[in-house]
Amino acid sequence: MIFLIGFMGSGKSTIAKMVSEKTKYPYIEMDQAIEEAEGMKIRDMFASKGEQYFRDKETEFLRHLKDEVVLSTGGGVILREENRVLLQEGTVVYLKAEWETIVERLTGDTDRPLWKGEDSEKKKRFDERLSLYEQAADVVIDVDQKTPEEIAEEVMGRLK
Ligand SMILES: Nc1ncnc2c1ncn2[C@@H]1O[C@H](COP(=O)(O)OP(=O)(O)O)[C@@H](O)[C@H]1O
Ligand SMILES: O=C(O)C1=C[C@@H](OP(=O)(O)O)[C@@H](O)[C@H](O)C1
Ligand SMILES: [Mg+2]
Repeated sequence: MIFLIGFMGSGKSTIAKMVSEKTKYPYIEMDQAIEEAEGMKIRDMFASKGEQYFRDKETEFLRHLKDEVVLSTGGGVILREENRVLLQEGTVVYLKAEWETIVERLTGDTDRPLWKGEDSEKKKRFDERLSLYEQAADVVIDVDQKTPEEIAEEVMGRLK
């Protein structure tokens, strides 16, 4: 299993699809799998059931994952220790982006419930998570100023 981790906007979903094509392992989007299982958009789940409910669904999803897949995780998957342990079942690839890259990519995004509020609040969330991504990662890939194709190729090279 190949797990892509990183902050919102780091490119997990984009790169996971490309790595799936290159490896022939099926691509799974964890957010989408949870949305389908719950019959509800992540944004609505956060609003009506709360963040912890969504976090429980993330953990349940990881507990039941068995197949060889390329999984695009949600940016907050590293928050729980149990999740970080479960991720060790596969190769964890951290797509590491500078704050400026994230802002550039997510300006105007209204889909992500935790991408909201003051810049300082978002930056604080980013800073607080950095060490958790590093801790969980088997492979770290810098994604700033690279095309998706370059990043996907770099991931492939590092999987060997
Ligand atoms: N290497 C890249 N260069 C430029 N834009 C990118 C790159 N990777 C992703 N993007 C864009 O950034 C946004 C966030 O990417 P996405 O794959 O959804 O990230 P994540 O799943 O980590 O939140 C999307 O609009 C995507 O097209
Ligand atoms: O960082 C987070 O806590 C989250 C990131 C989202 O996924 P992306 O990283 O694909 O945006 C999604 O799982 C949810 O909105 C929470
Ligand atoms: Mg995504």
